[in-house]
Amino acid sequence: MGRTQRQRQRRNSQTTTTTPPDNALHVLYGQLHALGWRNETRLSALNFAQTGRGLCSKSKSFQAGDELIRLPASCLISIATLEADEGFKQLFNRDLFDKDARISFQALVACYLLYQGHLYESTNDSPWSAYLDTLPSSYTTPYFCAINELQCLPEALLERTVAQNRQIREYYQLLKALVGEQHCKCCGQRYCEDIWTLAAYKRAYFTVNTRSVYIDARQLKQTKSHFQLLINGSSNLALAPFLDLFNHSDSVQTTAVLYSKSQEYVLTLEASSKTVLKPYEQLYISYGALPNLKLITEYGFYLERNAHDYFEFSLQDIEQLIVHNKELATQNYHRNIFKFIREHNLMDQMFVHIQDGCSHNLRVVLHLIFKQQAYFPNVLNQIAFGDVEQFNDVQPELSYLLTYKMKEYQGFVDALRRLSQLTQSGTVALGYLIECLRYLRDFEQAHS
Ligand SMILES: C[S@@+](CC[C@H](N)C(=O)[O-])C[C@H]1O[C@@H](n2cnc3c(N)ncnc32)[C@H](O)[C@@H]1O
Repeated sequence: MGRTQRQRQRRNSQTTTTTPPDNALHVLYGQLHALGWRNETRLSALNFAQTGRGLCSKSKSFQAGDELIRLPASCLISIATLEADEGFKQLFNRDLFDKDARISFQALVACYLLYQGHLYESTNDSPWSAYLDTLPSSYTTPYFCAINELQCLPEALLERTVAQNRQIREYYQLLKALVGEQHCKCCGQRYCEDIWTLAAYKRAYFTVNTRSVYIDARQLKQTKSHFQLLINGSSNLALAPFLDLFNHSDSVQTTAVLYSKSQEYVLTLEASSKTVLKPYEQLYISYGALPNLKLITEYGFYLERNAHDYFEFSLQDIEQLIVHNKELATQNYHRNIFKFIREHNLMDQMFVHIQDGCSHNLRVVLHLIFKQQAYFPNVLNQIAFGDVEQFNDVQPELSYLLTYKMKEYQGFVDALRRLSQLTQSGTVALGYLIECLRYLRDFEQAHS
């Protein structure tokens, strides 16, 4: 395919769909085969009604204990890949590395994707061209919501989105300072100014966020350490072409191991709610025991009736409840109580869980605020860390809190529905809020 045709195809895919064309996968297949992948489990990509693109085997059945995929480490984009890429390394002058201005490995891999993407565009000569063609052109995390949609989202989503934005911009500035002034040898443009735009960097960052897998990087055969002083934290992640087409399910358990001897990355199905997965059934992996808030903010989707879900409250939620509830608003609340709660981090882990009920910290906090008069720290200490039976008296306040939260979330749902159109991120966020409402209603029914 020529460059113009490729660009046209990419433009079309951006306006109509986030799923790249099928032939990109065939080319990827060929490239991975050349790198030694044998596809022993006969995996194929298909579009599934529930999840969009995912993986199945057209000929093989699976059960617990079976291997799902075995990919040579040479197929991964890992720290070893970056360390072996002389062109990429040349962009980073080690003399400019500053121990107080490091970046995460995820941020560097995002930069590598941009580097390879530009090579592909300008010279048609990237070893990762087929992989780049299989990547979605957009992501559905709330981060990519339009401004009028963001205004309809709860604080819990917004605060994570704002933190992501701060982090991404910080890394982009650091990369710009390190690399930005340099010119591309092929086209003469400057990297961070003309080639790596902030918008492209944001997309690349979420490519890594939504698709990378955990690897134990110590198992990789790798000798050079050009980037060691630039990276903070570990390099224990990689992009895994084709393997990254597995969708997530809360009803399977999987393990991933990088074997140092064979240099193969192997995913195994450890447990599944179905005894046998037949040919053409979608094969899922587990991204972890993740609640919906994490799934939507990091991966851009949520699961209905997610087995790992819970609903978290903040201290501000309780403060807002007091302001809005006529009965509670008439009482006095000593500021020492809120200070005590904050100092002892009792506001962490305040959640409700359908099966397990109200979390211990939420009970303690409701009890301290609403159920007794003490406000001297030593007395609060005795109560908070005393007999747990005493915290069972907070049912009315918990009901108020649930009702307040449901009303608030219903308001967000209505506001999103009133918008004339929604982006894909907005649509996913709306579905997520509706799922939160269902969860809270079910909780109330089960525990009232
Ligand atoms: C590693 S990729 C999986 C393959 C992806 N569906 C694709 O076509 O490229 C992770 C992304 O897939 C989607 N995804 C994963 N599991 C999902 C699920 N159970 N339901 C809906 N979307 C899911 C989310 O968009 C997520 O960010």
